[in-house]
Amino acid sequence: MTPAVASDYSGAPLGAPVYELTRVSKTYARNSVVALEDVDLTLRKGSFTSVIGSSGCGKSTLLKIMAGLIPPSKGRVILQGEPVRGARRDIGMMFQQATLFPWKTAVENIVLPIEIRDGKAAANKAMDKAYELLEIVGLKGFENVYPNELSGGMAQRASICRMLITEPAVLLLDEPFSALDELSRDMMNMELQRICREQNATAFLVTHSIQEAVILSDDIVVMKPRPGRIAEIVEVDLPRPRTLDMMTTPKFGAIVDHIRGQLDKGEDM
Ligand SMILES: Nc1ncnc2c1ncn2[C@@H]1O[C@H](COP(=O)(O)OP(=O)(O)OP(=O)(O)O)[C@@H](O)[C@H]1O
Repeated sequence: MTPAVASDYSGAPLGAPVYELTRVSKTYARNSVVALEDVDLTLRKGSFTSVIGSSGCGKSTLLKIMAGLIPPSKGRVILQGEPVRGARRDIGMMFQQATLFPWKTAVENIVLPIEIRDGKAAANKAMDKAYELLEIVGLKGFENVYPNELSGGMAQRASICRMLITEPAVLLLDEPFSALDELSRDMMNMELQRICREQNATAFLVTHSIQEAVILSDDIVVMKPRPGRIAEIVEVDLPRPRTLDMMTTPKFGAIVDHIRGQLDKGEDM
């Protein structure tokens, strides 16, 4: 049976522009740091895009602007045809650390965004969907446990469910698995790929790992610092679904080497 959550979130056809950033710049007034300069970027429905670059090149600033958490100094950010001017329902976010509330069970944590947005009755209605999502991420049987009984990987799986329950049009991911050991991280990345494919999700990932970017992405935005800007957008034409053993292929190695070269160039600037 196809799970009810496998709907096409935004309704936009695959490949249609979902996010459109035009000449986005950000100067922090406090210290006059030009964190971003003239960033043009389009994310298409169902695509997976990663952003990579050395520390301080503006990745988090870009993500925060896309999420509506901070405004750009200049430029336009359009999501599903509407300018982003603040937090939005159609944006799902996930961070490095799972931010589950310790006094709520896994399933209660997952319906929490619905409870905050639409009230207790709506949250109760969403319970079935939360159970379904937990099953999708392999947490069947853990619905009623508290976060302190979950491993780091399990807590991040629950966080994925919490992000998905509101059916966001776009998933903004800020190094979601970087606190996990390498093996768990690889597994979670494959899980993330599967979920994104099932849901036709449009995803944008900030990462420091070139390998992670290559195995997951359709496009990799390589940034360079001072001021933060796009050096190159690298298309990854490895077939889907991606598998971990692709990481040993010459083609994968060549893409990784190319990106590393670009990052080294950025460092020299
Ligand atoms: N709130 C702020 N006020 C002033 N300057 C800031 C602020 N946030 C970031 N910056 C500066 O803007 C630049 C870009 O920072 P940002 O955090 O976006 O980079 P990043 O690529 O995400 O770095 P990292 O990989 O280390 O997380 C840096 O020079 C940083 O010092």
